[in-house]
Amino acid sequence: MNLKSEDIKFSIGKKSILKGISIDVSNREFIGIIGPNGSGKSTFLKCLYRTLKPSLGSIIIDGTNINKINIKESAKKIAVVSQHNFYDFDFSVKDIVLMGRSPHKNMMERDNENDYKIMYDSLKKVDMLDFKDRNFNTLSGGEQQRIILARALAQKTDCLILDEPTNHLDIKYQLQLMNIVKELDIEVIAAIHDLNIAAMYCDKIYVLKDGYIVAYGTPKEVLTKELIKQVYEVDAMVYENEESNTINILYTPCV
Ligand SMILES: Nc1ncnc2c1ncn2[C@@H]1O[C@H](COP(=O)(O)OP(=O)(O)OP(=O)(O)O)[C@@H](O)[C@H]1O
Repeated sequence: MNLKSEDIKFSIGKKSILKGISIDVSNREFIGIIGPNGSGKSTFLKCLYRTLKPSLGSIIIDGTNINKINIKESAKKIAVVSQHNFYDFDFSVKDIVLMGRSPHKNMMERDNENDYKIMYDSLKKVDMLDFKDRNFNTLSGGEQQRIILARALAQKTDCLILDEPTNHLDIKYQLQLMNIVKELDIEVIAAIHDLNIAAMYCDKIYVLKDGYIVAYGTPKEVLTKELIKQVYEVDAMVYENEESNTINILYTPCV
């Protein structure tokens, strides 16, 4: 699948938040969106998954402007794992994961055997099957995050958008989540704070600052100590890790 944004601008009142964001994602690439707090990562992702409407610019899925696709059709193509998940009602874990099947169903159509199988498989994948009958709101932040990933897996889409997906997760589950997503072998666009995690999993990275893309390339091309200083105002050392064919970033304490 191909997902493109062309010159996306987004303003609230007089405040300009996104100042012309263009990305082009295809070939089952894992794309990282990095940048400091407030740089516009979540706002941009919300435009991609249609929670926000850009003030200007276009979003195009497989050659079609998303304005010409209804929400249900785009939900068959793009699933989302966002940072904040709160339900006013007492949904069980099973209910939440089955919600991932709704774009594939007609109104009033009941979940069938296949939907239940997909729900169980998705829960198994995130190591949460034992929690299937629990009330979602009683889970810890990390457990909830894994259920939201299971819901996205159950949606069976060609593209996954993740907004800081490893928030709340301990290191084992951060790596587990990233591995699960990587193995899906679909287009992934993920806002990521941890630069080492971004380096390990992303094929390409877009760097946002103040609503602009200031760099784009492979982790090795982008995550240089100069860029980290310029964008995050932090001193860092960047080491090539030949064993894992990635880079490791060590931060230098501020003095
Ligand atoms: N509804 C809103 N009203 C006013 N300002 C907003 C609104 N939504 C976002 N902003 C501002 O837009 C900017 C970008 O926010 P956004 O959440 O996209 O940043 P981010 O890069 O995801 O940040 P973080 O890393 O902290 O999650 C911030 O300065 C934020 O305060």
